[in-house]
Amino acid sequence: MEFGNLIDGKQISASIRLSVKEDVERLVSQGHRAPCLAVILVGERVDSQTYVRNKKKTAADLGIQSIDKVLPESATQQQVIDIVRSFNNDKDIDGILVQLPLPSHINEEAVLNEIDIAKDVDGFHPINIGKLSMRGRKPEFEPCTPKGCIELIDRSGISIQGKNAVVLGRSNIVGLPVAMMLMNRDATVTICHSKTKDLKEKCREADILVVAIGQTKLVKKDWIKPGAVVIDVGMNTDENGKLCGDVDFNECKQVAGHITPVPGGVGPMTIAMLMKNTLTSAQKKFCN
Ligand SMILES: Nc1nc2c(c(=O)[nH]1)N[C@@H](CN(C=O)c1ccc(C(=O)N[C@@H](CCC(=O)O)C(=O)O)cc1)CN2
Ligand SMILES: [Mg+2]
Repeated sequence: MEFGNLIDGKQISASIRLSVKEDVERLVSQGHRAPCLAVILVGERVDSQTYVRNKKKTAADLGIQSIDKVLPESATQQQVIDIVRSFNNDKDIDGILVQLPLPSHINEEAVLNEIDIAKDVDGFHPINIGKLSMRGRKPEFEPCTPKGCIELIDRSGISIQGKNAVVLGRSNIVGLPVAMMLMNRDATVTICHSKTKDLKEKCREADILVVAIGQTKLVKKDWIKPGAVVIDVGMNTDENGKLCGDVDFNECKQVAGHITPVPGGVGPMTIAMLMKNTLTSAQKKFCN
């Protein structure tokens, strides 16, 4: 570790995967079948193919079964929906995910609406997001990247209650749900986006800053309150073609109390949380 305030997502996700593996082994030793994840990939995007491959490999490493359905870019929305429905009806499948983004001719909302909320291990179904956003309600599953952000904060021994949390970005996958999750943990939450005025000043008020805005190294040292927790969800390429975040890590690490790197911060948590949600889905079925 290069300095004391690094939040090491590689290490934390490895320990989560290990505990999922042990829980899967326990489930199977009790006579239940292994949890099973079904993945739908439409089109030939290289990044999506890599994520799906990594999800299947991680599942196999943890003793989780996976099946996948790969469709060509030309697939119709109805074909995708028909597959989702067949997975919904298969009692041996615990989790279903549709890799995003979908090709532009397919309506993402129409497809995600079809996933059985009890198998929605990505947590993207509007009912699950709706429940996440309502007081006193609990979704079946929380989305994986936001859940990974919260887990990184918790496992670093940082308390969330009463803190000023600022979220940069309002996407359905990250910004919006992570803001709801921080609010559910009693943080005072401000959501900022491309039209927010005085962005830097807003960020400087944050005890916890979560950045998911998709702009290379936007957040600089003088945007950070000294000692703040900085969680970088960005995945961009820098001027040398290297993967980097939305936060200028080398600058901001000098003032942050805790900070995640890119790569090796939030990214590895996404798949670890997916595995955890898939296990939870099977446990709900077998252990209740
Ligand atoms: N159905 C879904 N689609 C997408 C999701 C999702 O959670 N569900 N999230 C992203 C892509 N994604 C998983 O699908 C994902 C992104 C990044 C990583 C990751 O481990 N990143 C590493 C770097 C990897 C690299 O070197 O390229 C890191 O940050 O350290 C995992 C999963 C959009 N689509
Ligand atoms: Mg990362």
